[in-house]
Parts: sequence; structure tokens; C-alpha cells
Amino acid sequence: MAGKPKLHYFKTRGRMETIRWLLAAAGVEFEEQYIQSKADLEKLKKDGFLLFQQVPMVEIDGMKLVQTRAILNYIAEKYNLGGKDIKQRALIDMYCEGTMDLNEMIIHLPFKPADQKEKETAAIIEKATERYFPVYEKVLKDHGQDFLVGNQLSRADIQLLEAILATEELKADVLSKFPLLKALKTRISNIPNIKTFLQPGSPRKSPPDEKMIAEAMKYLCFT
Ligand SMILES: N[C@@H](CCC(=O)N[C@@H](CS)C(=O)NCC(=O)O)C(=O)O
Repeated sequence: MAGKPKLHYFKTRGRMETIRWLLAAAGVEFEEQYIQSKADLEKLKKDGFLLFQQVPMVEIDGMKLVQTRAILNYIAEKYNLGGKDIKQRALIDMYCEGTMDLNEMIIHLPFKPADQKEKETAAIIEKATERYFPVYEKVLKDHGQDFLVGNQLSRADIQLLEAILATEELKADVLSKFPLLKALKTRISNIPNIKTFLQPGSPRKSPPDEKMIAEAMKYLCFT
């Protein structure tokens, strides 16, 4: 039997968080190997573990997968969270690209200079509430179903919930004008595997390692 997937990333949300969420939603236990220094990252590169010299990297089913989207797609397909047919998959991809664009802005926030953080935070909240959340609210309103695609839980719902919680950390009442998203958040948060993942002490609830972020800022680059 294959061992647990092993996740290689920093002890932060970043690009790995949606991957953690998807595994958790699928009820898959995983191990985390945190990169804590430039030397740790260099070792992974030197050992030939990182195809494009970047993380996230997930060891799963005998593969060393990199590229966030490829990893998410694999897990979603494997655990039936990726849509039932080509049209559902297209919708799921489309919605997920939106949440990933929003996420990308949030991921970069800790790396912004201190005097730009307030302005950046306001810009993220504006984008979330004026560009992204209205779209998902309308999707739910128009089809009247419980989930974004195909009336069943998919990675589109999971990635959206993760992005909502991350945005709420910047501004708590960010869903005040989005009743259907609030209901979706409650519904998905109560799915047993996700509820467990959200418990204090779970990876999701681990406080960000500020020292590690400060250290990583010295050597990290993003594409
Ligand atoms: N397109 C890649 C981008 C990955 C990426 O930018 N990774 C950053 C950390 S979040 C990294 O590994 N930087 C180290 C480096 O480039 O040396 C993905 O989506 O996985």
C-alpha cells in the first residue's frame, strides 16, 4: 500500500494550503516536511527533487509532483473532487483560477514592504468583494444548488472556502454582502473531514512561523 503523501513546503499557507485542504477534504492523511532555511531548499534542488527548482512539491503515488495546479488536479481527479465530465471540469477550472488569482495576491502580502501593506490589504479586499465573491454568489443564486458545480462538493468549493477564510483574516466581515457564500462556508466547514482539519492544532490552525517568513524573504523568489 502506498504511504502517506509527503508535502514539501514552508510552514505557511502559501501555495501549499489549497493542497492541504484538498487532501483533508478527501480524508487523506499526509506528512509535512517543512523547509526551514535556504539550505533545506537548496538540498531539495541539489537532490533533483524539484523539477523547476521550486516548491510546493508533493511526493505521492511514487511521483514527485510540482506545480500547484498539476498537484491539485491530480488529487481532485483521484478523489472524485474534479467534476464528472469535461464541462464540469471546465467550470471547476474556471472558478478555481479565480480563487487562485485572489490567493496569489494574499500569498504575496507578507513579502510586501511594511509601508505598503495597508494599501495592498485594502486592494485585496476590494478585489475579493467587487470582482471575485460576486461571481460565486451569482453562480449559487442562478442555479440554486448547494455547491458551485454539479450539485456536489468539488475542489471549486474547497478552494473557494480556503480563499474566503484567508480573506476573512484580513477583514472579518468580508462576506457581509454575500449571504449564499456565508451559507456555503457553513455547509462546507461542517463536512466532517473539513471540520476536523479546521480544529485547533490542525495544520490549518498552526500560527504562521514569522521567523521563517522573515528568513525566507531573504532568498525566496516567485514566478
Ligand atoms: N508555478 C509554480 C510557482 C512556484 C513558486 O513560485 N514557488 C516558490 C515558493 S511559493 C519557490 O519555490 N521559490 C523558490 C525559488 O524560486 O528558488 C507553482 O504554482 O507551483
